[in-house]
Amino acid sequence: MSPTVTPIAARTIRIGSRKSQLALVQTYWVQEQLQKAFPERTFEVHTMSTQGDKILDVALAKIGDKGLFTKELEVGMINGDIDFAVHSLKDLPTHLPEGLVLGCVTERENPADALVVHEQHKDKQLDTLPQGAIVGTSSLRRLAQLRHHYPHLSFKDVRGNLNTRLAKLDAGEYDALILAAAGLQRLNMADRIHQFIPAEISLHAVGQGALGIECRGDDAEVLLLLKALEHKPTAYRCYAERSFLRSLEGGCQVPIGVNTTLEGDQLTLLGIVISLDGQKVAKDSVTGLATEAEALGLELAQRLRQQGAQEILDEILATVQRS
Ligand SMILES: NCc1[nH]cc(CCC(=O)O)c1CC(=O)O
Repeated sequence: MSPTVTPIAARTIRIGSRKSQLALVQTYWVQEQLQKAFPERTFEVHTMSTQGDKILDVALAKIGDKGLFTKELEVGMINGDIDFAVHSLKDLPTHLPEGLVLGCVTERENPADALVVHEQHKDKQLDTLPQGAIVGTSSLRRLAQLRHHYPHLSFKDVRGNLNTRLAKLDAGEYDALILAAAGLQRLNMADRIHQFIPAEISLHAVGQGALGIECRGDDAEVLLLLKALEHKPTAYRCYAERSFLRSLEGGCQVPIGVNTTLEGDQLTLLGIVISLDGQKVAKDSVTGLATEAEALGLELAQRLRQQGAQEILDEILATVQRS
């Protein structure tokens, strides 16, 4: 018989989240999974507005991306107001503030972008949208890659949450939108997905479709709890993607796209850097051990630099700052 020990009350774990509908769905999912894995613990959700939620009238490419959707949550973790934050991994910068780490990457949904069309185009695909059709996207990555393949389409910036964007489409402001399939799926709007955009046409954003959970690097207890939600195959893929992006010093607002596949222990990372007019392209792939994910990302970045990726990125930086 072991002696009876009065347990020390376990600390309540405070989860930080943005207030957007997508952020909340994702955060409550994390809370539920953790609650199932650790029924004796208490997990509370604390919401905060981030800069990215407040500035809705300026193109994302112009505000930049240095933690636009993450900074307030990070300050909360550093101050000890919250214990960890749930992010769409693609919104989490590749350089984290001192003291914070990417503690967990969850299983990825389909990382592809999706075409959503106005009712009048319901019999069309990307290939058959008419000359001059207005395609809404706030991402330079989507813009550049689609312009490369479909120079006859027009591209127009669109901001706001998913519902706002879809309302603008339905009101006729756009003929089609390009959105992350994962966001639509998580919000139970998968029925709006008209076509998954194939990787041959447009590579997705780094980390797209996965959740990234950020926490304090010295919080061993939280790091251990989060391990219950880690999906290793997704994590390897996303580490490679993030290492590639970090090396090119691009944020989520640069025309850098990726695609990863994992077969056994072999990880293949495909990446593109493309000019805004869709004319200059640096594209290549690398394959190697998944456990060497970060090295693969660096190697691919090095290859693309040899194909002129840095010049493409420097030119874009100059254009975006000037306009
Ligand atoms: N940029 C905003 C954002 N951040 C995450 C998602 C969707 C979900 C995901 O990619 O994990 C979206 C919407 C979109 O790009 O359409």
